Amino acid sequence: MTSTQSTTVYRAAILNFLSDPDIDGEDAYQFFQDGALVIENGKVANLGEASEILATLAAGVKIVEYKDHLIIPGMIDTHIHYPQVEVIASYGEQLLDWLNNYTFPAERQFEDKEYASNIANFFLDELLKCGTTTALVFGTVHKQSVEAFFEASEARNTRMICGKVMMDRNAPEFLCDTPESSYEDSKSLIDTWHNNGRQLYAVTPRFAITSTHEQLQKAEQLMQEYPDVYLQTHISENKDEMAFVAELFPDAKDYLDVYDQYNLLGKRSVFAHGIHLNEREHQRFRETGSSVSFCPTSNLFLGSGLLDIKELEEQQVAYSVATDVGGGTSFSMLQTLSEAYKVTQLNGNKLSALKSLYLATLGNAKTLQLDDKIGSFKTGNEADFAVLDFNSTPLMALKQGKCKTLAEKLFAMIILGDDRAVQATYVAGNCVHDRDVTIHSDVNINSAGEK
Ligand SMILES: O=c1[nH]c(=O)c2nc[nH]c2[nH]1
Ligand SMILES: [Zn+2]
Repeated sequence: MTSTQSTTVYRAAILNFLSDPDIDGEDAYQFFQDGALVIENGKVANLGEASEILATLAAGVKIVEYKDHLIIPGMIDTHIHYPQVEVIASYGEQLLDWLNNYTFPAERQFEDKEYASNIANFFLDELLKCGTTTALVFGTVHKQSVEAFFEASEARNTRMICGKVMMDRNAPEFLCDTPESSYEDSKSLIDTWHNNGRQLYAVTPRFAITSTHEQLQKAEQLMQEYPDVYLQTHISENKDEMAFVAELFPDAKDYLDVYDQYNLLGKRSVFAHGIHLNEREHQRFRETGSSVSFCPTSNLFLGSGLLDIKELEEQQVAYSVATDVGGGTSFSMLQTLSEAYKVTQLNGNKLSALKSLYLATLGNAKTLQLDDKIGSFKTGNEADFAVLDFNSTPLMALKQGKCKTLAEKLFAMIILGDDRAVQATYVAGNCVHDRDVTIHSDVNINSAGEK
């Protein structure tokens, strides 16, 4: 797809975050009831009141109007497994049995590049349908799974971060690599794909259980050789998992210390789950700027536990929000935020709608060190955005009609919203999903009435 070489103005209600609303209150966001977002050559050129912006436009500039819709920056998912699409909704197990009985057999299929390409395309379309434009993604142990993923992402021009799983023990032989092959494959993928267009690489040891000392040393070597790549892994999700890690690494102070011993902590290091961390681990997260990825639908589905995000805030541990498909049960960040609200309620706290949408956009971009490119409508940022529909279902329309404040409307959007609430999704200024696209012979008419 080519980038838009012209100016287009999108007119709708628009919400944009500047900082964390729990810290800066009303100064943390901009809301325009009748707003205009100006996109030039795939980048944000301006944002403001429609009446002011439209008055300054040259004649003939294209205006796309979405009545009764809300434009937000494209949502960001900081932990998801693309090969686990078909693992969603697998019954009856907690983490270790779920991996052995469902996940590993499903991941085996990705040795076949064609299979991997088909699932990568399905996966990316599913994310875009949900208004998610960037994700930090696990591949499988197979190098070709990541090649297939980046090729599919490159074709859509999406900003994606992905990595080949490193896994050389405690998994079926058909899914194991070696320290050397995992190093060579990861290195070759980094050389080809990291910073190639919008694609970025993450070194991906699956978790402490499935990597030997020698393989974790190779992960360390990669992080030293390529200091601007990401690191993604799992930590402290499940009590049986934690006991196994303690057995395998008797010299480590705790679970995080396993990764710390190989210098895998840092600002671009994202640790999924972190439900059962101790104070020393919080301190190391804080000192190194590493972040926890909160995956509420997965944590509930796999019976893993209730992450206390207020405790993370008190401990000044950075965190983001993610779906964790296929332990997670939905691709939708709206659904994920709805479950995050419920987990927070069970911990005796509250998660406001403004804070939730901040997390799904600018907050998650900050934990990925990408807020200079995505996550908000700052001038010059890449023009990834989602158009949400306040009337997406009869129930949504009825409830929205009863809401009086912006906070109430956004909260109802989160609790009742899913992929049906996403009218359209744009990537670098191009429409890549339109819920109501109707095909009349060779003419496509999108929801804004454009041909
Ligand atoms: O939720 C999870 N999904 C996984 O695939 C996985 N692997 C290790 N630990 C994991 N946790
Ligand atoms: Zn995971």
